Amino acid sequence: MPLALEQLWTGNPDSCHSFLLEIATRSVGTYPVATWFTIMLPYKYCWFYITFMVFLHYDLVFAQFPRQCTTQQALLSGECCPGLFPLQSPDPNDQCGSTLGRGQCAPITIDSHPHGPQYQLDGQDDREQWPIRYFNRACRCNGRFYGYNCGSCKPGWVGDNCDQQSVAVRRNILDLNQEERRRFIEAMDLAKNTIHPDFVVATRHFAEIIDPVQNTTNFENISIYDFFVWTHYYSVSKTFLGQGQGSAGGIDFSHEGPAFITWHRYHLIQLERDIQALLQNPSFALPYWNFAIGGNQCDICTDDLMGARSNFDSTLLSPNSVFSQWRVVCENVEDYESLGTICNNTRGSPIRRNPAGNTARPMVQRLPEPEDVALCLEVGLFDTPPFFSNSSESFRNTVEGHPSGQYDPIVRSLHNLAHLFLNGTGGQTHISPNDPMFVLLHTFTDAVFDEWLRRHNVDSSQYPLENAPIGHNRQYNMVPFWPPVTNNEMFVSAPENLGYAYEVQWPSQTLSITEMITIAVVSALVLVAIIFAGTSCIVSRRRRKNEAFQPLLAESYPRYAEDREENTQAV
Ligand SMILES: O=C1C=c2cc(C(=O)O)[nH]c2=CC1=O
Ligand SMILES: [Cu+2]
Repeated sequence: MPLALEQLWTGNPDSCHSFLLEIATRSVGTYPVATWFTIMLPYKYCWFYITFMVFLHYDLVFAQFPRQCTTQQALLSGECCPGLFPLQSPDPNDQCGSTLGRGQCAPITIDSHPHGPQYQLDGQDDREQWPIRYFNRACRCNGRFYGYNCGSCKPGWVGDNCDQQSVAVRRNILDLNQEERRRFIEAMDLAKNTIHPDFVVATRHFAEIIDPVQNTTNFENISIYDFFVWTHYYSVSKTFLGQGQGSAGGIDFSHEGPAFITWHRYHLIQLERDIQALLQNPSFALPYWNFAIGGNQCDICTDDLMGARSNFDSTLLSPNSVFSQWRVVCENVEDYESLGTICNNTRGSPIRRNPAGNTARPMVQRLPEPEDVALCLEVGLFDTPPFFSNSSESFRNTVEGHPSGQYDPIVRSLHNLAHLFLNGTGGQTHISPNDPMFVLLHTFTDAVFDEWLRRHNVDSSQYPLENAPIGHNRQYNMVPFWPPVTNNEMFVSAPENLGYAYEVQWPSQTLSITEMITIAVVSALVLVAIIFAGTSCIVSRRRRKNEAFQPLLAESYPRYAEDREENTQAV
């Protein structure tokens, strides 16, 4: 719901106070002290207080773009280059921290290579050549500075000057102790209930982003976790064809192509960094769920982790889990598609999860096996033409969940199978991140990718430059992230380049059938050779032994008998 700005213009202290209360309620996690002050504030001082709040957090009142860039003026200028004033720079004209040498406003580079044949509606979709429909200039940060206004540091660097290294260690959630589990769940819940301090989301397509009648723009505040859900929804939503004409598929900026890996990698980094900033703890790390354990049990669906099954409704979460209180965003996909709207911050139903409960699809009632991971890690090529869900001998397609590249609408493995196993909110692409299992499922998928990079020692030339589905080419800016970030930038080893590392015990490598046959044949040959050598040895030793008891010359035998006779007589 948009903030009731009209309340302010009445000049009535009551209205002013309720306006402030609305802001405070939405930002209770981000600005707890401000919330407390608001509640305690005598009405007559409301206007002094609002001036103070705007000065402190001037970005709070104005609005997946930085709040400062969602004014009509910014949209019409095509420039999104916010400055660091007043919190970090004393200069009100600062753009991108240029007054402190952190960055400058520069043209955005876009990918101009051809895309694959899946999408044929070029010119229709706001997300093409992202983010050029909205902005053509953004902050370009120097050195290790980073962010929409160059006010933060590149992943892996911290400190006022971004000169201290920091690596967050992502661990198996089952290896966390009780206190670590509690802290992780608390952090997730805080992210679910805290308004994103920097970003807002568009609730209309570009053609309607400015409302000329109301003289406003169509953006909304959203919580940090719901922002994470919204970005996934926006990346997979269909192309709107116009009022009354519905929407068209053939487009997915984050699945069924090479960007599946790089897109979800940045998606997780964004959430991890947002939570690090929220907690003011740069070592906060998202854990992972090793879903490749086979069987039909969800080992982390317990109340101290991701929530047990409810006793009252087997498709809901137990009331003892905080996640049973979470409400889903972006669930009215049919409405968005027919009305030409975009998901907003409205929350609806609770999370549904019914692991292994899909009797209609027995294939998805079992989790992937450890061998599936071991085999996947052995695939030598990152991706293969047509860089889609039917690519064969492709590491990306294998880990995404189309085994051996034989596209089959029924068969799923690894990542896709883990989603479908959840059998509820987490199994439906438009809303899946609403279930926090999504985070842990994807950190594990990302861990497999990082291990694959390490084992195969690849460079970015393995990532397709062109002819991948739209949004999936190497130099494409991933939709809808801001500041613009290419697939290429995520195709690097995490510990050295992205500020996080995984602690994982990988299943031992399995042998291929050819390798097993070769080993069996060689072993059999070696065994035969040993037996032959051993037998020859025994035979020749026996022969030598026998020879030792035989007379050296045939005629000496009577002489030997004579000698024995002589010796006997002597005795
Ligand atoms: O959220 C997702 C849900 C998915 C379901 C499938 C499938 O293979 O049917 N794949 C999915 C990917 C997701 O990201
Ligand atoms: Cu997924």
